[in-house]
Amino acid sequence: MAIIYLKNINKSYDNKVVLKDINLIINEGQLVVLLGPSGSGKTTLLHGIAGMIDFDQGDIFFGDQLMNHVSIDKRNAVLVDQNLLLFPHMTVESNIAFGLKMRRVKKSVIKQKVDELIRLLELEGHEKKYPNELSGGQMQRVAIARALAIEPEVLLLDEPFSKLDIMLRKNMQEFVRALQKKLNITLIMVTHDQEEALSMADQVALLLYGEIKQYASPNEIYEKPVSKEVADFFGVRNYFEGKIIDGEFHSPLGRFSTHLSDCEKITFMFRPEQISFGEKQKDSIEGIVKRRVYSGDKVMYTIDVRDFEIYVSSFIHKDFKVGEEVALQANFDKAVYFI
Ligand SMILES: Nc1ncnc2c1ncn2[C@@H]1O[C@H](COP(=O)(O)OP(=O)(O)OP(=O)(O)O)[C@@H](O)[C@H]1O
Repeated sequence: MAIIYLKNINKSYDNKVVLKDINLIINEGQLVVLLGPSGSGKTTLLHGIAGMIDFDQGDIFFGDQLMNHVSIDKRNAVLVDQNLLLFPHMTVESNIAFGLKMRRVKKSVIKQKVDELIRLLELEGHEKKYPNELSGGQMQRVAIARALAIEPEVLLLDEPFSKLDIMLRKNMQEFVRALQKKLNITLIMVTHDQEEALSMADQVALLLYGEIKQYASPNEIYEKPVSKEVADFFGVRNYFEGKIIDGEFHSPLGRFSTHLSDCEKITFMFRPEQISFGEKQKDSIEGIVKRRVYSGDKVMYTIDVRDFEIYVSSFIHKDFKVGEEVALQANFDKAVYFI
């Protein structure tokens, strides 16, 4: 069931379009990531869902209820952002209980709920501590516990892990993902980190310049980008242009067999890991290693092929030196293409 439905949303600031014709359906119990570079409108969209700002045009529904003019406290969507804003003079317990106290919930019920959240967010032993006595990851979990205490329909997270170091970040990503599935809560998260988005989301909405360019599962958005600009965002660096005549792709790099029908203009797309080193043969592309960048688990090579540069990433057991002649293999029948 759709829990949030955004219909033709538009928003400008000072005559600058920040969100353009946004249409998005978020189903109950899903983890949806709004992904995009800095300034693409992610936070503006999230703030609009939370009720912190009004959109200029369009409708926002929670279920079948129109929320356009429903105030922030009546939306049942809670936002946790990177600033956390825990109350410094309150203990962990009191921070988590805050929203329930404000709603005048009975003391015994508050205690039960807080105990449950302490267990769930693995904060046992920290109940009486103040925020300045906690680590970044613990603070993060207290902020999420506080948000969950009022049992929101939707949890909104804005770059929640951006201030954490890499190891803690990975732990929190896994933790939040598992928690979301356990509680079956609808979660919308903003990030600019593609790895974070792909590893956590059920659905990814890629925002570029205020527009949703693709809304799909992590697998689909990575494997089957609908356009070059989506592919570019996920790091595609090899595009081969040409035409197809009688089952052969003709390009400046040579001719390659393909199952596709004749066409005047086609662009094949290859990620660096989709091209491999091999022996010289009929369909191979021959070139010379121009650059070699080592990054721990793999090496990124730039190969000079006539006037082109081809990027190939390879595990380190295949080690080539700058200046060495190499032969590359690319499977055009498995590649994504744009016509
Ligand atoms: N209150 C505001 N007044 C004027 N311009 C704003 C306001 N809020 C956001 N903007 C502009 O809207 C655009 C989108 O901002 P937004 O914060 O939504 O992007 P973002 O994708 O979340 O970026 P980041 O990842 O850097 O936070 C930016 O150009 C920003 O300068």
